[in-house]
Amino acid sequence: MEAEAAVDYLVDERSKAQFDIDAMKIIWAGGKHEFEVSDRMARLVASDPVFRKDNRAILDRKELFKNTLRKAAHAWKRIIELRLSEQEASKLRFFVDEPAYTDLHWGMFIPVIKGQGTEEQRKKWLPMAYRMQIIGCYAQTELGHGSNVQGLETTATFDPELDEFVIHSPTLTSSKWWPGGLGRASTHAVVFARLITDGKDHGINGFIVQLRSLDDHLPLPGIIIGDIGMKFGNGAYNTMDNGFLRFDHVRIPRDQMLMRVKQVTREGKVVQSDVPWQLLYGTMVYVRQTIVADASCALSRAVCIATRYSAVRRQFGSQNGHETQVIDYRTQQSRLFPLLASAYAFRFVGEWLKWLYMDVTQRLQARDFSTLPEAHACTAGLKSLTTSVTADAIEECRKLCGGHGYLCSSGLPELFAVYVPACTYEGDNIVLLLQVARFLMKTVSQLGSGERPVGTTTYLLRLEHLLQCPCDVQGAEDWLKPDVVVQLFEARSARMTVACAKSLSKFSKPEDGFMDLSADLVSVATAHCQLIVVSKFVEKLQQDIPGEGVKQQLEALCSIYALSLLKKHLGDFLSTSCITSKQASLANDVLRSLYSQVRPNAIALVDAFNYTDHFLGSVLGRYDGNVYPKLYEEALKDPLNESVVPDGYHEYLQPVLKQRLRTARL
Ligand SMILES: CCCCCCCCCCCCCCCCCCCCC/C=C/C(=O)SCCNC(=O)CCNC(=O)[C@H](O)C(C)(C)COP(=O)(O)OP(=O)(O)OC[C@H]1O[C@@H](n2cnc3c(N)ncnc32)[C@H](O)[C@@H]1OP(=O)(O)O
Ligand SMILES: Cc1cc2nc3c(=O)[nH]c(=O)nc-3n(C[C@H](O)[C@H](O)[C@H](O)COP(=O)(O)OP(=O)(O)OC[C@H]3O[C@@H](n4cnc5c(N)ncnc54)[C@H](O)[C@@H]3O)c2cc1C
Repeated sequence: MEAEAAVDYLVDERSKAQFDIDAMKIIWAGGKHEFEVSDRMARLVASDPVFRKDNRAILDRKELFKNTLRKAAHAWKRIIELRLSEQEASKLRFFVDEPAYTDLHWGMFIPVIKGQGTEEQRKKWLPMAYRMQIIGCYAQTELGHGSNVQGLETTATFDPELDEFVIHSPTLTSSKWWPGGLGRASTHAVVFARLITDGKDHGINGFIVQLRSLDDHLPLPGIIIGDIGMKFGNGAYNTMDNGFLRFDHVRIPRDQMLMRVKQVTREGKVVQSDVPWQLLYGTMVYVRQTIVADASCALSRAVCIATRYSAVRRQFGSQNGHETQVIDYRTQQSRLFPLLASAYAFRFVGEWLKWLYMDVTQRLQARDFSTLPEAHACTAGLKSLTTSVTADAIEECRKLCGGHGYLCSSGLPELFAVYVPACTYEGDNIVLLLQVARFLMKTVSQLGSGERPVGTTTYLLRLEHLLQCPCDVQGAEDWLKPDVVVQLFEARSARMTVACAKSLSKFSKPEDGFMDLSADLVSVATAHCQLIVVSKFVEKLQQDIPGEGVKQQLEALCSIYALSLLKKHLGDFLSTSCITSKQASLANDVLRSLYSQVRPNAIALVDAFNYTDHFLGSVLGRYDGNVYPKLYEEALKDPLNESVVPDGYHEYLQPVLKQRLRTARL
């Protein structure tokens, strides 16, 4: 009976929506074509039994990994059979929803050869990689060195006699450690190592190294290789074979050094090309950009589960003869709706960042390197901001689902375990924010010298105004004006940046200042990145947004995103005198009324993500809201319930119970 009521309840919730949900689905997907591809690939995966994933938490590591190999092979077969485009294949991978060696092959190995190889090298290696005749990974991080790329120890010493490089791991700490796909699957790697010629160290460069035989997959001579072991959570990222790798004087031909940035001639002379050396870090810029797009997916998924369940779950009170839906509690709304708003905000900033990345790539091809520093700062900062928020948000969604959120069948524990390393890989989030702060400090310091800030830092041109402008909010409704909000975020960021720059200038050595003020610098970088997200959301709303009521919903979400940030970082806004406490209190009133506006649309706003039940993998987030019978069904499937009396009863339970009986008789 109760289950039936839950099913009806979500139908009822859906009928409350005040906007055109199909139009919103297209906005979320990024266009009609994108929606069609995504929808088709989601259904394809959901209907294929090989892509089943509900058993991941109970498979042991070996079974889990073998199952991932099977899925990857099957995915590849389907991609070939159905002649899927790159866009379709990557959507298919997304819905398969399982980290695999293929991610590193397609996501890093191929891009690093494309970005850092010469024309000749691309011609030689890419066709084999595209056909998956070789499988590659990205071997940069070492046991003793991750964040500090310039500190890597692996050496690539040129031997002019044989025209070869000798790749070697001189110490334990120089062992490659972490690369995904390395542990078991890869046949090749792009290895980052110190380039040594004629006894001189020329810094870091990438080298293509074959690791395993293409006949029997055995490691080649001089190569010691394996998996680094189990990681956080059951299932989760353990489908990936993160590996270790040591080299004992392994020889490779000279032409396997990636030579777009630096070349080594036959005589052993190092020639620096005219592209900036930072292109050696280019693959990380590419992946950071994809991670930002992915953040909105992970966040929207958690929010979808928590929102649907919050509409099904009832506790206390009385609503038409039932207990109150927990989604109607203001506290639940004030925790959930900012996350819903963040999911949309990250979706739009991810779209913009993709554009920025394409733009910088085209410019680089035309030898215009001017926007590279800004692209680095934006990708680093937004990767850091969106992954930190998303990781925290997944945990918050678990708590929003109460006790049932802690069950694996809620889908949230695994989502969290898979997602949290995003705060560390592709650059630790704090290290990346310090890069943004460095960029901001440099931008401010150059203002006097006539250097014009570009792109996302253009607001610093209005520094004088931003340092003293009062906030234009007189009444509550002013908080809904996008230009008022954007200017406020600009003023906060500008004031914090200038304050930090002033503090820095008091140090005789800038490095000492950066060390001492690093916590403040991180706050400055965060403020700047939040400004970018808010302004990209506002810019999105200035575009043509078709569909009845769609724009109004997005406007409400945009205001919730900005005002909930204001509430969270009130200390920043008040201490920089950007707003008064009266204005802060008005913002809080507006937030409450925005939550009321979103409440009837909440289920439809998460339906717009168009996630299948297969992809969500959550009993709590089921589309039909039929939570309780399914929770019961899932519990019965647990291996512990396979027998009525547990294994081990006779050895370990019965003796204890018998002993208790004897003690009781005494
Ligand atoms: C089962 C299904 C099967 C399906 C089959 C088929 C499917 C097909 C579809 C495929 C889908 C693909 C999916 C793809 C997803 C990809 C998944 C990825 C998973 C992630 C795995 C993780 C990988 C990694 O972690 S790799 C290692 C990453 N490591 C780091 O990030 C290290 C971080 N450290 C650094 O970047 C540097 O050390 C840094 C920047 C911190 C410091 O650098 P520095 O040189 O020592 O010092 P600095 O003085 O600060 O900088 C000098 C100068 O350079 C500028 N700079 C720095 N970085 C950059 C940059 N990147 N670009 C441009 N400029 C940069 C910096 O600003 C300074 O400038 P100036 O101030 O002007 O001097
Ligand atoms: C799941 C996963 C997959 C990965 N895949 C790959 C891969 O495919 N290929 C690859 O090469 N690598 C990979 N990595 C490695 C990853 O890139 C590194 O772990 C990451 O760059 C962080 O470096 P670290 O581990 O050295 O952290 P550390 O730098 O040792 O960080 C430790 C702590 O020190 C702090 N810290 C460090 N430097 C500073 C500083 N300058 N100022 C202030 N605080 C600082 C950090 O904030 C952090 O709190 C992977 C890692 C994980 C977890």
